[in-house]
Amino acid sequence: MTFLEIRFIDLVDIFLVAYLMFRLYKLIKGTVALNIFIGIFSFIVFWLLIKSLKMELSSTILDNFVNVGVLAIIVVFQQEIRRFLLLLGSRYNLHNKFSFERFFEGKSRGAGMMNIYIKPVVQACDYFTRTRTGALIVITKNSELLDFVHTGELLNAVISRRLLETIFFKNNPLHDGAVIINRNKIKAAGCILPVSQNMDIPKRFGLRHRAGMGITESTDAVAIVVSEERGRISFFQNGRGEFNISVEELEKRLEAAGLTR
Ligand SMILES: Nc1ncnc2c1ncn2[C@@H]1O[C@H](COP(=O)(O)OP(=O)(O)OP(=O)(O)O)[C@@H](O)[C@H]1O
Repeated sequence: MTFLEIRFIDLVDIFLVAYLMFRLYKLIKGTVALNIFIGIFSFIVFWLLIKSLKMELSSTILDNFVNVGVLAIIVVFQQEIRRFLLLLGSRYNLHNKFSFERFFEGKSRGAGMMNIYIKPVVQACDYFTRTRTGALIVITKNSELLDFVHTGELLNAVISRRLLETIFFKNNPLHDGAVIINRNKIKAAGCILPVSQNMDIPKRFGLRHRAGMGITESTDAVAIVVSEERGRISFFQNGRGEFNISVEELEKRLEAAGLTR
C-alpha cells in the first residue's frame, strides 16, 4: 500500500487551481476585495483545522456558515465575478478570433496589428495637453465593447483629429464621458465606463482616470486620459496605468499595444 499516490491528472489539477488563484489575485490586487478574500481564506483554513480536530460544537456552527457561504461569496464578490467573466469573454472572444476580417488583416499586416489610425489620436492628445482639455479615449482590441458603446451616442465616424477635438470641446454636449474607437472608426462618444476601485491610483486623480483604468481591468482595450486640470496624459492597459507620459511615449505605447498602421 502506498501512502500517497500522485497521478499526472493530480498535477494538472494542482496547476489549474494555482493558476486560477493567481488570476484571481491579480484581478483583486489593490482592491478591498483582496482583504475579503484573505478573510475568507483564513476562515476556510480555520474550519478545516476544527474539522480535523473533530471539535463537534464549533464544527457544527461553522458548517452552517459554510453552507450559505457560496451564496454570500457571490453577493460579496458580485463585481469581481462579473469582471472575471467579462475578462474571459473578451480575451477569448471566438467571433473575433476566427472572423474572416481578422484572417485577411493578419495576412496583409502581420499578426497582432490592429487596423487603427493612431496618428490622429496622438495629434488630438497633443492638442488636448496644450489646451488643457479633458479627454478619455478607449481603443478596443478583440472585444468591441458594445455594452459600453450603447451607453453613449453612436457615431461610426472616420477617425480624425478635428473630430476628436470637436467632441471633447468643453461646450459640446458629447464631451462628457468616453470616446470608444473600434477598428478604424470612432464608434461612439459620451460613453459611461466602469470605474476602477483600485486603491493604487494616486488620490489626485479623479473619476476620468478611474474610468480609464476600469475599462482596461475588465477588457483587453487600452485607454488614454488627458487631464483637464494638469493637461497630462495617462495610458492604461490591463488595469495598470502610466501617468504623466509625453506624446511621443503615448505613440510608442500604442504601437507596443499592437495598435498601428
Ligand atoms: N464612469 C465614467 N465613464 C466615462 N467618463 C467618466 C466617468 N466618470 C467620469 N467621467 C468623465 O470624467 C469627468 C470628471 O472627471 P474628474 O474631474 O473626476 O476626473 P479626473 O480624473 O480628476 O480628471 P481631470 O484631471 O480631467 O479633472 C466627467 O466630466 C466625465 O466626462
